Amino acid sequence: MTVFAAIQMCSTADVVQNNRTIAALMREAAAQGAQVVSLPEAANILLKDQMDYPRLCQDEGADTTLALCRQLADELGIWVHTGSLLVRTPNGDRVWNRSHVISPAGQVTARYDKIHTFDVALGGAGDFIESRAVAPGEAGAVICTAAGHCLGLSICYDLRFPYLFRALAAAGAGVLMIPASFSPITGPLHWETLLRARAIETGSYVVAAAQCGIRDGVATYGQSRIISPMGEILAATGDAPGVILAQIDAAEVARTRARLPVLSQTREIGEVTHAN
Ligand SMILES: O=C(O)CNC(=O)[C@H](CS)NC(=O)CCC(=O)C(=O)O
Repeated sequence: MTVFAAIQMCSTADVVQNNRTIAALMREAAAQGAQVVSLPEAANILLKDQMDYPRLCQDEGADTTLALCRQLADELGIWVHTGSLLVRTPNGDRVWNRSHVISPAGQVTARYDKIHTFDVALGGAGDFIESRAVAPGEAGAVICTAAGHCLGLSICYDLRFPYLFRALAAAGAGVLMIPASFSPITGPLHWETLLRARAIETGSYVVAAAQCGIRDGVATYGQSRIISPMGEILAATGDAPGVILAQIDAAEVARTRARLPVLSQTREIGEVTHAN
């Protein structure tokens, strides 16, 4: 059994303030017994105008939030999943929306760059073309081992693409990490339903740390969740910053997949017949 924590926060344009919040909530999570702690998407910086990210973000090597997370992992003896940090690409014209997994020795043991950028036309504040500022990841899907569990990495809008989670689970992931900065337009109808669907259809735990609140007029949905392989809500936040924790048991993943062996019953669909 391993205690996982999800931290909900309201990141702003002020990196120093975000780092203070991360340190306080990470210490609180560790004090409550957390062994693996996840931050939300855009933990280091969240801006009103995404075109400012390339200018205001750092290269990964100079990112102070990553340095802080490495230091806290080492000091507290915990695994840290950074949710995501926005870090400048080498040519500096865009950023990567990047997750890091950090060992209790403070070493980065895995990286994942968001594959599916939030390029949508929901109308009004819901018109968004994330790829103008964020370069989609090229390396593909990533799993890694942390605290004896196999984590499958994803970020926010990736949630809508079930083939990613099926691939992660088929490759061995039993805990799906889904940090987010979800839209309040889609959140009420889609967020928890999609999180539970990803858990249920792959027989995996889901750890979903979220951004909440309003900064500079930008609203995020909150409602962090930790969900069991059967789809039960094990822990939930509301709309305010804070920490939630849940026990995660690798044997429960195996038991659920033995009861509902959907991962091993996949069929190749191939061509679809138009029957009339
Ligand atoms: O760039 C930032 O400021 C931080 N990142 C985000 O807010 C990202 C990209 S805009 N948000 C999402 O992917 C929301 C997905 C979503 O809400 C949905 O799928 O409905």
